[in-house]
Amino acid sequence: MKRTAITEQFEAVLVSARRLAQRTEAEAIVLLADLPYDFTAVKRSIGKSLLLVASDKPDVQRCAVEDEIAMVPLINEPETVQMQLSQALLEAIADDLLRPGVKVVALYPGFEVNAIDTISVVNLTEHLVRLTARDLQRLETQVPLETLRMVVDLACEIGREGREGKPVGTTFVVGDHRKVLRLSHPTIHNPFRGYAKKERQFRDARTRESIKEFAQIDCAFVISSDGFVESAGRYLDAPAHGLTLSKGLGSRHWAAAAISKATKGIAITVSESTGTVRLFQDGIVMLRIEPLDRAMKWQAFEFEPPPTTD
Ligand SMILES: Nc1ncnc2c1ncn2[C@@H]1O[C@H](COP(=O)(O)OP(=O)(O)OP(=O)(O)O)[C@@H](O)[C@H]1O
Repeated sequence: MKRTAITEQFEAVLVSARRLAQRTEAEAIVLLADLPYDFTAVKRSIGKSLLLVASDKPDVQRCAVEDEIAMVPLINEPETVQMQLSQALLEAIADDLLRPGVKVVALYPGFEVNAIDTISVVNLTEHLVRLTARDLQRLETQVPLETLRMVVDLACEIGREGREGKPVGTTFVVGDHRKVLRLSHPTIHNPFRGYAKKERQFRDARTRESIKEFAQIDCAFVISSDGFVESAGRYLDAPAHGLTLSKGLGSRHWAAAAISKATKGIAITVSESTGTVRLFQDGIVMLRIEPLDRAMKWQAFEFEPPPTTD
């Protein structure tokens, strides 16, 4: 398969990444690749560090496998670079390629499509806490991982971006939806009522856009385990006794913990005050994702060229 040449700039980035990985004792260099590079050459440039290639492009994935480089396949969706990076780190941990708590150096096209122009040192302790492959596998037995990932991704987006500049908090309860509906009551008319199933699919970008809009009205979304939005604006009524949660978590998080204890559903909260996403199962926090930088919207960067002199 034809490979994309490694430009001088990319080579310089790789050499810097190698040094940075050594200095910071990073466990791996994660390359978010949109193009089928010669990954053996990339590997040579970064020296002893472990190389992970993450991509949603089938040809890039094939080349990485061909070059015998550890590869993290991403879901092919129009995501921000930061979302893709988060997804790559999550998947890498889930696949036991990375351990939570380590540092990695990430290389990605931060500003220009198709150019590896950005390096970050990502501390997985800050980024993903208490997530282990075993946790994810255990979760998978209850709700399909695919549905969970979609919901967690959207929750992270809401936590990071809010809506129209304002922070937004919300809750999703995924799976066991009939029982969740029985243990909750509506606070508004269900905006998804009357829509055919295929118009309530979580994987549909329009549905996710509506969810972001309705997230502002607060309370909880109820999602079936096969990925359909059943209801929005539900107040969760499950009793919270017998639960213990970290100090500082308020009623939203207690309600999420309680519903996850009383049903087989997984509750995912977005904190309005911090943007942190938490995933509850059986009354306890199984996963916490911090917003890497709440104020930063990676694709909002616009370069304004200097005025020309002529
Ligand atoms: N039982 C419940 N079911 C659904 N949503 C709830 C429930 N209780 C509280 N909430 C939501 O949580 C919001 C209040 O959150 P509060 O600040 O008390 O909690 P918190 O856990 O500290 O959350 P945050 O970190 O977002 O501030 C309410 O506006 C409400 O929408």
